[in-house]
Amino acid sequence: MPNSGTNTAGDSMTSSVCAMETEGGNNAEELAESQDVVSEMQRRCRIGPSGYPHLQKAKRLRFYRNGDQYFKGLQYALQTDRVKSMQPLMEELMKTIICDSTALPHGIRHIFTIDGTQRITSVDQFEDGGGYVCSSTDAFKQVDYSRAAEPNWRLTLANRYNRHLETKKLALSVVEPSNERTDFVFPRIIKVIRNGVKPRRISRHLLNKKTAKSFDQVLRDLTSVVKLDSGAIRKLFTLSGRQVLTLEDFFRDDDVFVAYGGNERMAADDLLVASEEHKWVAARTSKLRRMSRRHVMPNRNESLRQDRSGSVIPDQNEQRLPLELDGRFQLVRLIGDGNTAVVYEVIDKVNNDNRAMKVIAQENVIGKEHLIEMELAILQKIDHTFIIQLYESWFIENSFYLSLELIELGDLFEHLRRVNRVPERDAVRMMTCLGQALEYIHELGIVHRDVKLENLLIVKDDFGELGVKLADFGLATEMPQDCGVLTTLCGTPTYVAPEVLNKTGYGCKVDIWAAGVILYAILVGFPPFQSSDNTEQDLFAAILSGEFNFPSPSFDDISWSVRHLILCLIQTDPFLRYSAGELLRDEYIANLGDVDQEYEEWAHLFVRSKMHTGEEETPYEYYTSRRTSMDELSESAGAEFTFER
Ligand SMILES: Nc1ncnc2c1ncn2[C@@H]1O[C@H](COP(=O)(O)OP(=O)(O)OP(=O)(O)O)[C@@H](O)[C@H]1O
Repeated sequence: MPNSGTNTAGDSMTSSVCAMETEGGNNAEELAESQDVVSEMQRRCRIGPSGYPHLQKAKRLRFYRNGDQYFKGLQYALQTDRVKSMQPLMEELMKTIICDSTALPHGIRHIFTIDGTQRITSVDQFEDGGGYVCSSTDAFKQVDYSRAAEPNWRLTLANRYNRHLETKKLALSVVEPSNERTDFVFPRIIKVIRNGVKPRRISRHLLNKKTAKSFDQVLRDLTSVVKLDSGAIRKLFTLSGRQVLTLEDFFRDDDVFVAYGGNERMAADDLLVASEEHKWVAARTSKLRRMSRRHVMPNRNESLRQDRSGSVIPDQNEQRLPLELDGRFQLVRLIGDGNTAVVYEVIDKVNNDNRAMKVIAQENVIGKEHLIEMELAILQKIDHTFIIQLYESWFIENSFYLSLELIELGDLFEHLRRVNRVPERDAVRMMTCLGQALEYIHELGIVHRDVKLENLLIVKDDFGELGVKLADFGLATEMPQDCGVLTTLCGTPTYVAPEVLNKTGYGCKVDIWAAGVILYAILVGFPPFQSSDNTEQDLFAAILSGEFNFPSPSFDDISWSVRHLILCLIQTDPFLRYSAGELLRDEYIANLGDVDQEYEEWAHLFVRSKMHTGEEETPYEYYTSRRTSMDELSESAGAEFTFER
């Protein structure tokens, strides 16, 4: 990177445009130009030089696997104030997709500079923007790692952002390294059969503008996914026997391909799918954006927790509290019914106050009692205006009873069902409440992990303005003390962040992703990521691709400032994603949605530069910093995506 070394708060401030735009130019003029843009962005995003000191030391690095010419590198932000020595860094890297048992059979023991001239022995030796090679042995393998890296689809400013917005235009163009046509490319999942003894291994791979830039590049990618015994893929055939010779051949009617290396003999039988393979091949291919999406809010969401199956709901006819509580509380009505709990409105006769009583039957949490203990421990620790307050708790007759602050206006899911769309002004206030609640718990090292419409309860202030309070800490947990990351797959599908699905480790930023999904959903009445065929696989593929848009006409009357905010929240790279503090300092939120025309125009240009706005269009430039493919998903989801003999 041209500006390495002086990693200011601003360039780590992580509005993605800054990160990408500073990435390219080598000559002085271009550098000065990009720095102009960065400072303008900093000004607009209200991030001063002293802002976010914890991010100041982040060095953006790319790690490769020793000798693996097909691995495009793992982008990694090294925070030198957090990771102070090589050992924890290597341990952290081993939890990521870089750790491949073929290329790194004994894990990561050495790290080299990309040219192999130096072995890195201290984190201080890493240079911002540099590439490094992870190895199991001390023998560096000379491979053209930077060629394996994704072609540099950097965004260049054709018309630089003028400080006074003289031209009022931010034109961005895509530099494409290949001359191949790509106008036929649309997001689709292809299935590739590794030829061999049946049943054969079948991998799914996501193709879109970002992952399908040229025929050779797709072949290289597939080689690293399919892993033929004979090495690189040399030939691919459709099941109807047509050979794939151009990039466009991947986008015709067939979506199943048989892969061959150089030397195997081909047989007609190869193109016949065995019965054991059939269900993997037949799984419907999602033409993600081409299919018409149901612009509706899905049903109330079930959390991804294993303890949810077979939930027992106490007999509602009986509706009685145990004797120990019966004298003190009087049941009024059933107000909520989640996956593990039922919630009643009760009258607390001692305090002469109406409260909520959350009842969790132990049968619903067998083997997961630690989650309840954690929920109680966390609720006892926290005290915040925008978080539901816990008053007391009991464990009686195999059930947990939690006496909570009562919220009478119901949850945001029901509210949205009634109103269809929340006006921007209300949405801003709701995001402010949520942002404050998240900033508070994140500072305490707590991650909620289940932020969703159903867990935001509606409140009204003295002026009748709507806000929300965060509820249900049933999946909340504390971040590990040792600065580690969380890996448990949990959350709720519609809101789950890509890093949770990727199993590369995650932290507090998963709550911010969910906040972005919520903001999008309340403004238009449907979430940004939906499955076109109502399957979790399809939904997760959409989330991992990170591709969403602002379809017309739903978004026609939604401001560009709020769309800009959504882009900063639903950002696949957690390091680039806003923190709760940044959310609150966003110009739009800080001004309660009352921003000036100049900012709105700037936001318009920003959003337009990041994504196309039409329903059929794909925001192909947007996610240049992170490659996610179905292979990574298949690695995380195991047999759901890959059929192994
Ligand atoms: N303090 C409260 N005041 C009013 N209603 C509440 C309160 N707490 C929960 N509810 C209602 O009860 C519903 C279920 O509560 P909660 O989300 O805590 O249960 P759960 O079984 O843990 O949920 P989930 O299905 O998300 O795991 C909420 O969606 C909300 O509508």
